[in-house]
Amino acid sequence: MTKSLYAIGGGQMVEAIIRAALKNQAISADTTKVVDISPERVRYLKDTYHVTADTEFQTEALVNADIILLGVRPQDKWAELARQIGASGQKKPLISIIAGVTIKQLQDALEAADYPIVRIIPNTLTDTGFGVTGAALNATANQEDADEFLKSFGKVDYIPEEQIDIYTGYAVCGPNYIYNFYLALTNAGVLGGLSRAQANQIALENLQGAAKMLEITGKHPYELLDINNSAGGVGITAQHELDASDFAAGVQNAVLAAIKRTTELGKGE
Ligand SMILES: NC(=O)C1=CN([C@@H]2O[C@H](COP(=O)(O)OP(=O)(O)OC[C@H]3O[C@@H](n4cnc5c(N)ncnc54)[C@H](OP(=O)(O)O)[C@@H]3O)[C@@H](O)[C@H]2O)C=CC1
Ligand SMILES: O=C(O)[C@@H]1CCC=N1
Repeated sequence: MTKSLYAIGGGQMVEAIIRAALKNQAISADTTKVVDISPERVRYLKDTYHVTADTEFQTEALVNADIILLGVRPQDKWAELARQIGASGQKKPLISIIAGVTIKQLQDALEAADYPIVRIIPNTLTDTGFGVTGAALNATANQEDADEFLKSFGKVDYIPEEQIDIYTGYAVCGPNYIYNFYLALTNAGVLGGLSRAQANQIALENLQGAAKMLEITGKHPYELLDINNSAGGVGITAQHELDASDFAAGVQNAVLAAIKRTTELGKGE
């Protein structure tokens, strides 16, 4: 069933959510309202998605909303916004996408006992049908109130809150690692003498094909590498260079740094 939505903060992530939720009819433009402090952003969201949008937070907008989406940054005045939501007396489910900010912090800022909170970490792959949102609920929140909306912009893993920061650095920043790999690989193709267009097309084929192989065979990558490397041949020569490099540690360090940064952001660091 279509939900009416009040989104607070209309930046990149909220836009990606609204676009997918509208397309999948979990929300409709005439019952979606967005507040963002930037007038340009408000104009853009109105013109592009035909939603109602404003630069001022309005407590009255909470009355007609089935769901509130809190989409400002950890560095923004989220606690003040939460206080106003709590003070409204409305107890509409609050879905927070703010990286690092915990259910306890939100609960304290709301200053309203037993407020239903759904803390999620979505990603920007919302248009693709791929990508996993991590979601943790407090004891007052009902999964059914949010489930259809959450599934309209990605697959959903309901997880213990302790895992949300790991999902943020690993699952949600996930596309970053892939984009970087793609960039490094396509530059190698160009370095080897292919045109940019050829290099891009081949890398995309290989990325999608390799992902499909992992999915349909269920094999460990070591087994698939064995198929791709003949004895004393080309593949194993490339493998030796990768093994001698910081490739694996570089990726792993980046993920661990992203997880650490998520936790720091929640602490206001
Ligand atoms: N981008 C991503 O991949 C993901 C982001 N997130 C989370 O989503 C949130 C938003 O991130 P993202 O979309 O990338 O950031 P953006 O900077 O694109 O969006 C934040 C928006 O909120 C606006 N804003 C700031 N303060 C207020 C306020 N008091 N009232 C209304 N609007 C306000 C900002 O305006 P202005 O720019 O003028 O300050 C901006 O338009 C963050 O908490 C982030 O952790 C979670 C998962 C993934
Ligand atoms: O960069 C960020 O802070 C957001 C949260 C996770 C991914 N993007």
